[in-house]
Amino acid sequence: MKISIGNDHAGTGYKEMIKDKLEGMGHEVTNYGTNSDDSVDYPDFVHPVAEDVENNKADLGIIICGSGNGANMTANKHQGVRSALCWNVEVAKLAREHNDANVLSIPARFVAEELATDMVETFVNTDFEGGRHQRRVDKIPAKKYCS
Ligand SMILES: O=C(CO)[C@H](O)[C@H](O)[C@H](O)COP(=O)(O)O
Repeated sequence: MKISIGNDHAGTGYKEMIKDKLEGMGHEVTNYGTNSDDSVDYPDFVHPVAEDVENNKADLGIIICGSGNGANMTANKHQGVRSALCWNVEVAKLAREHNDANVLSIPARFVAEELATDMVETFVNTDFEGGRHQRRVDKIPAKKYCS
């Protein structure tokens, strides 16, 4: 899979670990995140990830910031992006199975490293279930809410 990854200063260490893990699993990773612990603004490092997903240049995206919320909000501004803020493996699994999430947002300051990599592994290895969930996902774009 092609996976784009982005992070701010709160997620630099986690990004390195996750990138190594994904590459070890045979995925092609594009890194848009900062590689430093110096303070930066998360939207600058998340928009490129969401653009890749939006334009089908990446199959999935992984974004990492302190709480996961700022990154998640940024990614979800993009058409066709369904970014899920996840805090355990079950939520990450459901985000794929039920919501067809294509971006995983990780709150680096609130989940341990091992849990973060476990969530990533689950996220990339879980398929969307479709069926009743497809009908609901199709209603997510605001313009279709009343159909
Ligand atoms: O969590 C975040 C946004 O939801 C950001 O990633 C930042 O990590 C956080 O806001 C940064 O806080 P800091 O005090 O500037 O390190």
